[in-house]
Amino acid sequence: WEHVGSTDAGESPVRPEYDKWRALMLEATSQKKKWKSRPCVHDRHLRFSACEDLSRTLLGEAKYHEPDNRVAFGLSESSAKSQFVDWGDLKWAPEGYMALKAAVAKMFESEVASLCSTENGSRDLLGVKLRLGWEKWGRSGLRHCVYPAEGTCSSHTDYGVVTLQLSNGPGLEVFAHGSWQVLEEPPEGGALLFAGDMLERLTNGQIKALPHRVHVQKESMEASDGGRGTRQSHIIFLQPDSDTWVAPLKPYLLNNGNDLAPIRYGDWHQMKVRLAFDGW
Ligand SMILES: O=C(O)CCC(=O)C(=O)O
Ligand SMILES: [Fe+2]
Repeated sequence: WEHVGSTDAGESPVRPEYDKWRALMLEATSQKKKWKSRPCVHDRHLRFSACEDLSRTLLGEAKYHEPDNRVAFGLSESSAKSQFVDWGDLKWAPEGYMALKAAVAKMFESEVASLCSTENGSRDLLGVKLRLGWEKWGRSGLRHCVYPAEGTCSSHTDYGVVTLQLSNGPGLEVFAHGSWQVLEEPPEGGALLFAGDMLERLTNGQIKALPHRVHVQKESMEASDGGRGTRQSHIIFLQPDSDTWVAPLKPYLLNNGNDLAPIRYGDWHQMKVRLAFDGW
């Protein structure tokens, strides 16, 4: 676990606005008229969904669509950045996202800088864009989830490069060293950073995207959210621009015909989203 500051080291640790998100969840589910009358909701800049099925991103579209038992808010980079969105009294949502995303991008870029120093070729390649400081991480986004007791999120890997996860209660399980493991909760102000599909591609399969899932035990709910019966998680997905091509970085290439093929991030993203939401 590492502490994450929203800007430079030394600042106070980030804590998601759990109370505000919880109030918003109650509005979206029981004051639907008020929720839908918000311009940012009407124009789909702040989304609310209850029908995602992440298991289909692993098992494919033949699987019967059975949504996970949770609700989630979604906010994309382009909406958070746009000058033209009327957020009303919800400005804290895009502002919180932008600060945290900037911190994750900075952390990731400094970690991989030395691995990208010899990247050359097309200026659409992630390695080249990172070397030149040109990657904007334009498909990044925020997901804020609220789980009931016995809430679930089925097993999957995240689409992007890395994911930063903060939560206010236990329930996250990861597949590591050949078995599912229940993660210890981070200390106050701590967060979890893990690999997604694009880090697996950048490293030519050496760093595997982390399979993970959520199962909220009934008993653990007393501890979460001050005993109010919801587990919340706050997740930043660091995802490249749509037109960025992701290929193994030079230090990971084998040049024996087994190197992973480059893919355009927008195509990958579209494919995973379609599987998770198709028909709903
Ligand atoms: O709620 C969590 O802790 C994880 C959720 C998750 O993995 C996701 O939404 O991609
Ligand atoms: Fe995930």
